[in-house]
Amino acid sequence: MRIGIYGGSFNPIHFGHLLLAEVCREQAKLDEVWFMPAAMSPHKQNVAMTSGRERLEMVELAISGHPQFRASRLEIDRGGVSYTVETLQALRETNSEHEFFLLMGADSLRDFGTWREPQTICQVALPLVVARGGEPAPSAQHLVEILGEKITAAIEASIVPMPLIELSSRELRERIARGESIRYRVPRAVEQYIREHQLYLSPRT
Ligand SMILES: Nc1ncnc2c1ncn2[C@@H]1O[C@H](COP(=O)(O)OP(=O)(O)OP(=O)(O)O)[C@@H](O)[C@H]1O
Ligand SMILES: O=C(O)c1ccc[n+]([C@@H]2O[C@H](COP(=O)([O-])O)[C@@H](O)[C@H]2O)c1
Repeated sequence: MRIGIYGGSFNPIHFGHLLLAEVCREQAKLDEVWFMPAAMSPHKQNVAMTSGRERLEMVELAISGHPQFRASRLEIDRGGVSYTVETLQALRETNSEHEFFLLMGADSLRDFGTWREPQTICQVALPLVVARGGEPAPSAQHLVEILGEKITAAIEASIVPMPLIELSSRELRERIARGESIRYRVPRAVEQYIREHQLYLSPRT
């Protein structure tokens, strides 16, 4: 099967994340997308984070009913800093029959060269990068020295177009802390979960 791995903090998951996964699934003809909430994203180590269990539960609620979307608890269970290379190597060992792709937004591609072992990552899973509507198609040329021409060209050839969805988890956390509505920005079940669990009421969570 062709499997898309979609890692993120998902703090909380929103419709931008869900649409990104859906456009990648459709365009790259993925059989499944596995959402992979990070225990701790390497670049967000100093950010106060809602518990992994709660972020995972929100992902599960958000994707419920989509037959090709799954949530993985691999990084949450591993704990510590969630290096993507470790996750992909673990997946490769236990799922040698699958072809993996790594879903990401253009902002993640920009700093991909600072990730741990980007070359090894690309050997296991080709990055599938989403280009947000209204922005020029992202270039991977800044990675050519690290990844080589072949992989760089393959990344650029598989860029996935997506309508611009002006949403970020940070903006949602700020809206909740200010007592503003997040309706129609996250799935209804996620909105209810956030309310019931009293998440993000303080601006620093
Ligand atoms: N609205 C969006 N449209 C397209 N891609 C997005 C959107 N929001 C997030 N992404 C992509 O999803 C991936 C995971 O994002 P992450 O969980 O960090 O969400 P975020 O909303 O950017 O969070 P935060 O605001 O807390 O930094 C990243 O590759 C990011 O580029
Ligand atoms: O492995 C790395 O070095 C690395 C560096 C930065 C980000 N990532 C992964 O990229 C995904 C999105 O990260 P973030 O910081 O936007 O939440 C998440 O799954 C992180 O684990 C991974």
